[in-house]
Amino acid sequence: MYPVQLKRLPGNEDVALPRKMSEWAAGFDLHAAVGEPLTLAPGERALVPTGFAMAMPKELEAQIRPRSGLAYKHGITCLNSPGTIDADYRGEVKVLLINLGQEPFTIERGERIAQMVFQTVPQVKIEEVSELSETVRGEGGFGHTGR
Ligand SMILES: O=c1ccn([C@H]2C[C@H](O)[C@@H](COP(=O)(O)OP(=O)(O)OP(=O)(O)O)O2)c(=O)[nH]1
Ligand SMILES: [Mg+2]
Repeated sequence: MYPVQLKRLPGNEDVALPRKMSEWAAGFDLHAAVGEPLTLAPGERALVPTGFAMAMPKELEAQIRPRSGLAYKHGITCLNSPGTIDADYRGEVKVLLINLGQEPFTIERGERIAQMVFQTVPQVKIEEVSELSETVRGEGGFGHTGR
C-alpha cells in the first residue's frame, strides 16, 4: 500500500474527494468542482477543477482517464487521455474534458467526470550511444507486419 495524501482546497467542502465506486475498482472517480454548471458545446473543451491537490510517493504517477459511460452516451472524454499527474505536482488536479458528441453537455458541481488510476513509474537512467543492439524487427513498424 502506497500512502497518497489528498488536500481539499478551500471552498470545496461539499465536493467529494476521489473514491472507488466498487471494492476492486481500478479508478477513483473524480468530481467536478465547478462553481456554476458548465456547458460544453460540441467540439468545445474545458479544464475542469476537482477541488483537491495531492502528494504521493515518487514511485507513483496518477493517470486521469475518461469514464466510459460519459464517452459512450455523450461523447465526453479527456482530450489528453491519459492525463499525467506527476508525483511532485502540488497544484489542483484538473480534468481536460472535450465534447466530441453532437449535443451540448452540462457538467454539474459534484458530478463524476473522470477517473484516476495510480501506476508505478520505473526509475530509468538514459544514456546516449552511437549504436543500438540489433533485432529481427529492426526499423520495421507502423503496420509493417500487415493490416
Ligand atoms: O490531466 C491533467 C494533466 C496534468 N495535470 C497537472 C499535473 C501534472 O503534473 C501537470 C503537468 O502535466 P503535463 O506534464 O502533462 O503537462 P505539460 O504541458 O508538460 O506541463 P509542465 O510543463 O507543467 O510539465 O499538470 C492535471 O492536473 N491534469
Ligand atoms: Mg510535463
